[in-house]
Amino acid sequence: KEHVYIGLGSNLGQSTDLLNSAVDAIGNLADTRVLKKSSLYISAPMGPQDQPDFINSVCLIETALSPHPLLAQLQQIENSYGRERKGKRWGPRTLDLDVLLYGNQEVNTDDLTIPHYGMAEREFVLVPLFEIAPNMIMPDGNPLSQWVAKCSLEGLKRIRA
Ligand SMILES: CC1(C)Nc2nc(N)[nH]c(=O)c2N=C1O
Repeated sequence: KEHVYIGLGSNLGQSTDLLNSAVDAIGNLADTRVLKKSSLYISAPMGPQDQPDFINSVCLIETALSPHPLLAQLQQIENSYGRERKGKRWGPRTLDLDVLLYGNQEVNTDDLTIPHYGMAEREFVLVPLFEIAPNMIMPDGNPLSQWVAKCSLEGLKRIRA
């Protein structure tokens, strides 16, 4: 079994309820259990601003699923929540599930990159991750605390759970 950190995001629908039930769905995957989950955080969209604010969180799971089977299961959970297509082109998402870290493993395939490529620039990932793994040493050898210290942080608000 491996310790895997999953990033969750949503900016469409009842995002807080969505994220909470998505963590439950992840915990119901075969040979998988949720060990920790962060608070929910709200932040303005990074990238295209013409969409609603995002709700984000991070959870730590222990799983026997290897990376690609886990990815397939997470995509099934995304589809089960995100099926209502608003007919718009690539717009806001009901649910994004990203594999951030999978033990100390690296994966570089066209459909899966671990550690998640954008982690270092995403305070909406780093802050919830720091909440549940304050002593983490990042893949580049730096302590996570150093990364979080660099984040602006004014853009991120913790939601009273
Ligand atoms: C569009 C893009 C890059 N921006 C985001 N911005 C925020 N704040 N949170 C996200 O989860 C998120 N996800 C994305 O995919």
